[in-house]
Order: sequence, then C-alpha cells, then structure tokens
Amino acid sequence: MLNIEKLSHRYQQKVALDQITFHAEQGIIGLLGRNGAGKSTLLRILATLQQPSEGEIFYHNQASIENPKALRQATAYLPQDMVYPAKLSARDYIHYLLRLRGNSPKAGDEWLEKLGLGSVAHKPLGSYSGGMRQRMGLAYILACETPIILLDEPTQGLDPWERVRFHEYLAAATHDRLVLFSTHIVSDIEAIAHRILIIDQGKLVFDGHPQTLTTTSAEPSWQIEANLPIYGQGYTITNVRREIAGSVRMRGVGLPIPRGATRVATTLEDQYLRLTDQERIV
Ligand SMILES: Nc1ncnc2c1ncn2[C@@H]1O[C@H](COP(=O)(O)OP(=O)(O)OP(=O)(O)O)[C@@H](O)[C@H]1O
Repeated sequence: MLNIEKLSHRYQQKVALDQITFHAEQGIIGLLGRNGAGKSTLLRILATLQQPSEGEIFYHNQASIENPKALRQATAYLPQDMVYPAKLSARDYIHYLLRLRGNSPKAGDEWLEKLGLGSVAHKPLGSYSGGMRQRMGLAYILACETPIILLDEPTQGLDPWERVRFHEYLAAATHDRLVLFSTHIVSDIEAIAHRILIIDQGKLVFDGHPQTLTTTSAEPSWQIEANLPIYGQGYTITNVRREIAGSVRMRGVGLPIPRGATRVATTLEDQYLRLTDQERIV
C-alpha cells in the first residue's frame, strides 16, 4: 500500500530524517524513538502536511509528494498537539471535524458510542480527562474511515489504565487498516504493534517484529549489584534500582558481561535503549 523511499528532511542545518525507506501494508506499526528522533516529522510528511527535502512516497504505486490528493484522502492523522476546544461537546466537535473533511457526521456518533463515550458525548470537552480526550480523538480518526491512520504519541500523558484502554480500542478497531503510531514508550509497542520501526537521529535503525529484536540480539542483558556506576565502559545501563537493604542493582546490556554480573533474559526495552544509546562509548 505505502512505499517510502529514501525520505530525508532538513530544517536549516538540522537533519531530521535521513534516507528512510520502508514498505507498509495493513497492520499496526509502532514508530519508536527518543525525543527529537524525527517521528513527528515523518508522520507529518506521510500526512501530506509537509514536503520532505528528498525522497518519495508511493501510495498504491502513485508518487504522492507532488500529487498528494489520493494519499491525503486515504489518511487520517491525529497530531501530538490536537486542539480540544473546552466549550464544545465531543459530539459537536467530531461533527465539525468530519464535515470539514467532507465525511458523514453519523460515523462520529457511532464511534463515540463504540469507544464508550456515548453517554458523555453531549458534555463539554473541558470536562473530559486526558484519556477521554484521546479516545475522542481516536473516535474521530476511526470515523474518517480511511485505510491509513497516523497517530502522533497518542498515549502521551495517559495514566496506565487509560493507556491499556486506548490500546484495546485501537487494536480492536483497526485490524483491516494500516496504523502507524509514534511513541517513546516501549510497552505501547509490546501491547499492540505487529512491527516496530526504531528511528534514531533521523535514521531507521531497526525494522521488524518486536520479538526479533530480543531473539536475534548479539548482546546479552545482565544485572549486577554495584554501588559504583559502570557507565562509560561500552555498556548501556537500562535500569537502576535501590534495594531495601540499601544496595543498588543495575541492569545493563553489552559485552563482555561484567565480572560479578548475572545474565538475565533480555527485553525489548533493553535492546531499544542499547540501539539508541547516544552516550555509549564503543
Ligand atoms: N520546525 C522546525 N524547525 C527546526 N527544527 C525542527 C522543527 N521541527 C522539528 N525540528 C527538529 O528536528 C528534529 C526531529 O524533530 P521531530 O519533532 O520530528 O522529532 P520527534 O521524534 O517527533 O520528537 P518528540 O518525541 O520530541 O516529538 C529535532 O531535532 C527537532 O528539534
């Protein structure tokens, strides 16, 4: 459905995207990366809101940078900084947004209902919690009935309950579409993504099934009780925990396994942090 070829973007001297290439069909793809990695830039370009400095996007084999109409119509995009007017009700706002796109407002009512907001749809958005607002945003995106959905950090600021609920609704409602969502929260990926794209400093550094990252990694995870930090030795420290007894337990990734450390099963979080560790001294 979508072919992204050598997409690059610069803001003045800053390289935000560097030769990103991938192909995507239906399914949920998580775009994982640190702050400033280039995720929002990539999503805005795919949403046809901004043109890349170089590269091309093919939607059903049609070049879409110069002629974005078909891709734009096929795409619903939820920005990171979506505006939720405090005085409007969810129903009125969703109707307004759908009419702007030329869609039927009826689908908005249906999705508000399906996402558990039917009984509060008449209430002003100012009275909604963060989780309810994000669900309203998702209801709007689903009501657009597009084959492609782009969500920029949709779980940011949600508490763990709201996040789980958001995952459930997203996974249940989008099985026949392509969903690309950005996040820097690894558990979002573990919950719903069939594939992850890891972006670091504008480059695509991993593209595959989340499990592949943990099963094919050459570098082991380990933990060690140590009061002295072992930073700056080619290791990535992925967790530090103070035990009740007062000692400090560190979890890390890298070879050689430090003396006194115990090898432990690696996690997606370990391997993601290792791949995007910009302070690591190699
Ligand atoms: N309008 C802009 N002008 C100049 N630089 C920009 C602009 N937008 C983004 N950048 C820079 O481009 C890089 C990529 O930014 P982008 O917002 O795409 O990253 P991100 O992965 O979405 O980050 P975050 O998780 O913080 O939203 C960053 O270094 C950012 O500072």
